[in-house]
Amino acid sequence: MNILAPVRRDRVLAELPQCLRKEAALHVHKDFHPRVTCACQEHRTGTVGFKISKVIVVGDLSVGKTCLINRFCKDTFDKNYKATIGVDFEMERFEVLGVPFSLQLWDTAGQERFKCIASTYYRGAQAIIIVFNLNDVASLEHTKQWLADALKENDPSSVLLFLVGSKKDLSTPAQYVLMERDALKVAQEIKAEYWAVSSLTGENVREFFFRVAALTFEANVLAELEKSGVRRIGDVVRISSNDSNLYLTASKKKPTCCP
Ligand SMILES: Nc1nc2c(ncn2[C@@H]2O[C@H](COP(=O)(O)OP(=O)(O)OP(=O)(O)O)[C@@H](O)[C@H]2O)c(=O)[nH]1
Ligand SMILES: [Mg+2]
Repeated sequence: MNILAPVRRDRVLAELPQCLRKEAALHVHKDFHPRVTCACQEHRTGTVGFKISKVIVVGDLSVGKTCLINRFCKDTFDKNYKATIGVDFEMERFEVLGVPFSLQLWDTAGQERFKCIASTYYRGAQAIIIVFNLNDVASLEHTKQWLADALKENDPSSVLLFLVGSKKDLSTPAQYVLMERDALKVAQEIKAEYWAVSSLTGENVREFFFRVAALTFEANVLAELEKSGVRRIGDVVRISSNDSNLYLTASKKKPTCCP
């Protein structure tokens, strides 16, 4: 029985969504990794289609984390501030290159008094989204601390990082240019991909989450291929009582398009 909701038509990704700024991107390739495209065509994505990838959203209080998630997941915007108490989460189902893929978006509290509850949910994230307010330089300065806290519970070598400036509708173009310059510097230092969004107007919100889904999916498939590279489906397993190593594998068939 499939208890997951079906994938909405507007959550289908057939191509790799592009980054916002080439200077601060996780990668700037135009297409998905060729091994990923090939594995999807040949239905060799293993367990990726059944997995739920955890994404955590952190940042100062009132920077707009909840509004960002709500704009994407529910297409709503609330102008009244209601602090998140502890954590909350939303599930989003995508289809990437024909493969179902789910993200669990964890919305955490920015308020100091709820921080210790929220931080217990940081573990096991595949992507970390650090949000700051484009109109509040202190919230950008605090992003490094948010990242340090989130990385205490996660493997820094495998987690994908996104630095997101919020409330773009409130900046004048001149203010935005200045803030973006500083934000790009921080993004480069922490090796995060930079985005600027507005949950009020919806600017870049969909593009951003599609990019998160695509890059998380790509990383998952590559990890799955790496794992299965040790022994592929279709390998012959010979068992010999004289061998100390019982599992001697011989490849029956070469893959058709992947190295
Ligand atoms: N103008 C504008 N206001 C925004 C935007 N995003 C959020 N806000 C407002 O900013 C306030 C805080 O938004 P939230 O999304 O609740 O902030 P949060 O980061 O979740 O706050 P905590 O849960 O306390 O950590 C609310 O009054 C929102 O209406 C935006 O893109 N533009
Ligand atoms: Mg909130």
